[in-house]
Amino acid sequence: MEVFGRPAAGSKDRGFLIHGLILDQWHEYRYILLLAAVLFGLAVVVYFDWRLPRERFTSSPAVSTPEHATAEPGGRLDEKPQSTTLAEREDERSEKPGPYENAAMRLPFVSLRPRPSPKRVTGSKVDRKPKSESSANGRIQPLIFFSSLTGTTEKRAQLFLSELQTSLKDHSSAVLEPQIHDLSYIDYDDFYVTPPKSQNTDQHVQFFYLLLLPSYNIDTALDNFLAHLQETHHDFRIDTAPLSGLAGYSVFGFGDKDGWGTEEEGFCWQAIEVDKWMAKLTGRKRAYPLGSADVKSDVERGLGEWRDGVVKALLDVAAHGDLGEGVTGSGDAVESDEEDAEEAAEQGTSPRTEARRPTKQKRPQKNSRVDDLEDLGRKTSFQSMDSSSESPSPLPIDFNTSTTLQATKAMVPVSSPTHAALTKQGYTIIGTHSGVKICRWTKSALRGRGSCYKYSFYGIKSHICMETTPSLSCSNKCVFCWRHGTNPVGTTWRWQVDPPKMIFEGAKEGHYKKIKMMRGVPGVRAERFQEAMQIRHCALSLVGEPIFYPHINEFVAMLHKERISSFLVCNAQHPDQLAALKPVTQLYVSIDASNAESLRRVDRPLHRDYWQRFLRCLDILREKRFRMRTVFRLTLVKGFNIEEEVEGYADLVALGLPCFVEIKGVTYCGTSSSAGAGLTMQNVPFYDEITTFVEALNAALERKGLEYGIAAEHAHSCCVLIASKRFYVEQKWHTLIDYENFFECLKSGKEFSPEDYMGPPTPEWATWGNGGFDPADTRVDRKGKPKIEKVR
Ligand SMILES: Cc1cc2nc3c(=O)[nH]c(=O)nc-3n(C[C@H](O)[C@H](O)[C@H](O)COP(=O)(O)O)c2cc1C
Ligand code: SF4
Repeated sequence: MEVFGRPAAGSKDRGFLIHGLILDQWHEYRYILLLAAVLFGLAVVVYFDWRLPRERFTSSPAVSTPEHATAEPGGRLDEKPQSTTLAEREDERSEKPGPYENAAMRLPFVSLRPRPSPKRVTGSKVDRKPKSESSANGRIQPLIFFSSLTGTTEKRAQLFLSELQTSLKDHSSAVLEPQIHDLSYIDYDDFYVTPPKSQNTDQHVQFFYLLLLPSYNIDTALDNFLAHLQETHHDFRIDTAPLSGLAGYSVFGFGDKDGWGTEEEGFCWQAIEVDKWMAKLTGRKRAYPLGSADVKSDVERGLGEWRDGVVKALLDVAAHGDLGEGVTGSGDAVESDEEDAEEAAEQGTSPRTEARRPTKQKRPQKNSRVDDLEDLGRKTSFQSMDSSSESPSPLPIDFNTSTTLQATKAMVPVSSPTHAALTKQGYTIIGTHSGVKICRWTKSALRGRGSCYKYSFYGIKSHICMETTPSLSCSNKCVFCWRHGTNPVGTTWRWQVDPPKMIFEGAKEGHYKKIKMMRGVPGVRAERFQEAMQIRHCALSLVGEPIFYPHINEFVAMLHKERISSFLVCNAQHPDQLAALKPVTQLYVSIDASNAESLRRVDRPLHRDYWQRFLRCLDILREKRFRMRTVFRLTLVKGFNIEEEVEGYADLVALGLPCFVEIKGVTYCGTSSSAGAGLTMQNVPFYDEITTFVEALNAALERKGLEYGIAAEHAHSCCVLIASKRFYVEQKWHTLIDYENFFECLKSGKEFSPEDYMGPPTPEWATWGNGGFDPADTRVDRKGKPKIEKVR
């Protein structure tokens, strides 16, 4: 018999046989057996290791549940529900587990209570023991950032700053004095690419960002900010979370529930967007939930509650050196998933366009049916007007890059508050982005009470002048502009483009309609009324930036074809468009300051390279000075751009060599927006102050060897004209324009210069020292009583 291949033996050999058999078996199966033994050993180790901590855990009473945290007096972050925060409302709606439930789930043997429904997030967190002094020996630097268009958020942010200072004054060893920044003025690269560097090299300082933001469905500086956040996150050269070095951040949004009732309808949508991008850039360092308030109802309460929560979060970070676990938004898996999913959905879209408007904005808003019908009616009436237009349908154009955009929208939709506000102020909105309005001088001239300075300087009668703009949008937020909060602002043209013919016809229609309404006004002179029914001049300066409009050359050509002269005022922020501009009767650039810092304060430009743009525009103006009449318009604002700037202005004149320099005092309109921009009556210069400045500027130009002189004045509107000696002929100033010659020059198709349409001598009454009021008119005071003209 063979056993496993060996011959069978007697009983003596049986022991060997068995032994040999075992050995054979061992050799055959030793690896399997050894493996089984190791696995068993491991299982035993794991079992005992598991048993011990479990017993320790279950014996502890200290694990916080949401209920604990809420009821616990002195709970670390918050003791009461914070139902005002958007993130919480989001959670309340959601079926997903909240942060505390998640925190609990991460601890394997904590008993989970049934989830209350609807769930309320309290914003409180698991108590932590303060770290040792050495591990938390850095200090926290809170930085408040705000954005404000009409000034309310700015005021609230300032108040918030002082309240925060009060709340933190007893903790100065851990938290540094909070600082505040206007998002419109900071360099994003200093704060929103990497955290700033602390000046204090002795101590480790971590920054804590608090952002107070309104929302706007029109273009504001916040769009740039959002685009920057998004671009930074997507920039392949930068870490996707370059702000993870921050100690934390939190956002608070201001919105208006009257117009934007819910988040779906756009309530606080920009704060929501910023909060989302900050979460990505900081690697989920939301230290306190996004708060929000309706500016018409609960703003004090909402902001107060958020402030209390933020203070606790700040102190907590200061004490522990980090956000810890369980703070809403600090890294909770559910939230991260949500944001990542959104991000994934965004892949492949242009960061810029995506950041501009949330998808929510595209959803139909309240009254959308009515709006659509109104739009339809409006379109029909303009389409019929526009039958001759070569481009009847709206053209989607990116103004800066000339690339075609997919999505287009109206700049000023009929349903928008902007439309309502502008209409209320007397503007007639034409199409989707243009406006026309008759100014007070037109009314005044109709009644024989005087024209504006353009009549004294250039011979334009105000009653035959139309003031219009093909772009209600602007890229500045000048302190003296009374249209803040009503005109849209933006650096690029991203709206649908109405054809020039439609705008031209719409402007004339709107203008004549307003003139006709003057028919019954006491004092309107019949002959002037008759003359006014034929527009002779167009001031492209109403509001916004006319060269923003992509078809500005075609529009101006239409004016000229009907022998309507054109004065175009631009804000010196769009050099490419300025360079491409064809001749206008008179081309202006606004010179609102003499240096970069002052310009930033006065014009509050949206372009970050505003000064370079400004200087380029002056270069272009210099090149154009022999092809059209070029003008610097200085608007003097006391406390902003007068004091010690004379030499600087003279340098700019040397750079641009304009044909004329118009200097006028700012007009104060007493609106909350001017007040919000820090403007009061104190900032309005007296005429004496204007004339003193003009004399100083004239002397500075002379010192520089520049051939200029003070040519004319219009004391009534606080305006003085300095002119190049090119217009001083035979001992007389010739600031007036020969309009007929201008049109003939244009018709000839040949190159021509400003001298070719220089008019007769400036009337004596308009020249420097004579006041500038036409003796044929009657000067009246505010009550319409005849006024005695004071001559200096
Ligand atoms: C033209 C305009 C558009 C607005 N758009 C929105 C909006 O989309 N969502 C919102 O919640 N609030 C909107 N608001 C309300 C403002 O956010 C709110 O009035 C805020 O307090 C303005 O702050 P600020 O004046 O300090 O810039 C809008 C207000 C205006 C005048
Ligand atoms: S450039 Fe004109 S329209 Fe634009 S903000 Fe300044 S003053 Fe207003």
